[in-house]
Amino acid sequence: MLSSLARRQLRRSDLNTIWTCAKYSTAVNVKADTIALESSYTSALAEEWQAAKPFKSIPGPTKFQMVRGFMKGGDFHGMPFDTFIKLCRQRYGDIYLLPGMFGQSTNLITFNLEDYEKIFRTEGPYPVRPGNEVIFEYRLARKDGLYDEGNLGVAGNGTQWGKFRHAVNPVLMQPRNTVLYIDPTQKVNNDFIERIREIRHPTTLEVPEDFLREIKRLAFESVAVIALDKELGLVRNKNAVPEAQELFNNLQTFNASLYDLGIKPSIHRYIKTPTYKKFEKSMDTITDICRKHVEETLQRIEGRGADDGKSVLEKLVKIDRKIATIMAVDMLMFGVDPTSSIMSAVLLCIATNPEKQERLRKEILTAIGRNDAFSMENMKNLPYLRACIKESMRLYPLIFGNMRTTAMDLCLSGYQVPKGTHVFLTSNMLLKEERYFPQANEFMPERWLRTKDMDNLKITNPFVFLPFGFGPRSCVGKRIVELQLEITLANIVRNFKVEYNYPTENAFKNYFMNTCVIPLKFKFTDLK
Ligand code: HEM
Repeated sequence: MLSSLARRQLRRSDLNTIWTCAKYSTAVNVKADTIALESSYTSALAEEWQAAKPFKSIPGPTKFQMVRGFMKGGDFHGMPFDTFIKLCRQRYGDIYLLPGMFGQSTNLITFNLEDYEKIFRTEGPYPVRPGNEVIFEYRLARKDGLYDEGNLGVAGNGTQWGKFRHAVNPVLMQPRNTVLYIDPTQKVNNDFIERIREIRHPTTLEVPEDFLREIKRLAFESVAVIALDKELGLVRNKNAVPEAQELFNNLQTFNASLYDLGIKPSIHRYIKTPTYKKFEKSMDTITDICRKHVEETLQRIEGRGADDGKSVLEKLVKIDRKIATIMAVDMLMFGVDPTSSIMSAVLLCIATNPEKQERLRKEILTAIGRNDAFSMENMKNLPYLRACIKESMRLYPLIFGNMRTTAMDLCLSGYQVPKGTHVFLTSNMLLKEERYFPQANEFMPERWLRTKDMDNLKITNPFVFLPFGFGPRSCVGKRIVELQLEITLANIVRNFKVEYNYPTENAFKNYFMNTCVIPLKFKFTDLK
């Protein structure tokens, strides 16, 4: 039975939050018709809140310690983000507070899976992921009328964000639309295979040590061909369209500055710092180039008369020209770097695990063959391929985890955490812990297969591995990138034996996102 106090605590808006969350939830089996169960869940949360310790008693560094720590000679100076987070975990435990500075919010860090479940299950229909503020500040300041309070793309929040996702989800996230990007994706990928043959050493068969640049170009081209509906030619590095390199370079600048402006303490709100100016310039260029391509697409389909649209961009333009432009920008901004990080992880894992590579090759050659085009039909049943990709994302995840602003008062790890608190959910930092993943440091794609013999390796908590996030705010490019990764890996192993004959310790460094920092001198031997 609920206490009367707990009942009073349970606000109607919280119930709505839970109800809508249940409808949208994807990662756990929360059904809309389980409202009774959910309301008892919220009631239990309200009771917990009463017994919890006050927010102020959560441990963590003081403002002074933070400022001092990040200054030259300080404990945190120049430290990668994940190392800083780990160091604080050693000092303060599995939950701690990082005080906000220079107008930024205080951030709560938690390593506790039970907290993640509470945050996600109560996030409601319009979850807020902090960190994008600098993007929407830029968008609101832009003077060409592309953006306004009601149209900030996926960088926005609340009902504006909800309307935007409602418009783009059917085009980007419905499995039946995969057919729209399978051909452009494999065309780019075949170019990549040719590029490998061009650049590898004729006798050692190794590619140059800056191969990451080629992977980045592949990732860029794979996203751009969908976002802009045009081959930009950067993978083969021949006949590239004039602004391709410019777009690529500006995306790199954008990503480098986002961490400095969005996450690290920054004074850009008070004065336009050099980093902010670079960020602003890169945003201007990316937006202008996308706008131009969307206009071209519009003219093309206007000339063709009425049809449903033959590509993602055409379908988006048919909904609304502004939405199409903004979504193209957002796909490029949010899609390119994550894809190249994970592609390098996948290649590294497969190159250093020859038996797994052999098993994968058998699956691909049986299902698809050596030269056949990839199709929806022949890609239907590739469990080992998918398991290899998941396992690579577990070993080398993209970032530390996820972020949310709490949608209601919650008791997290025994503390009262008020609605509106920014929380870092550091789930990806748990992916190498034995208690969640036995043989955690080994590449074991088998743990993701639905076979009984590997039961001891199986994942036991659905909140520990969420590479594409959770719920209505989860990655809008998930379907696109899954296909890209599958085609990339399958195409490589059916063409080459891949080896990596160098040390792989500390292969990735964390610049907010994980980036491969070792020379990727893969050896690509043609298969007979
Ligand atoms: C392997 C590569 C990728 C990974 C691991 C990844 C992961 C993620 C994650 C964890 C989020 C946050 C989700 C949440 O808050 O719950 C996200 C958001 C997003 N991703 Fe991806 N992503 C990848 C590739 C892509 C690609 C290729 C695109 C575009 C084509 C894309 C577009 C986006 C967008 C637009 C958002 C923001 C969604 C929103 O806030 O509504 N991502 N991604």
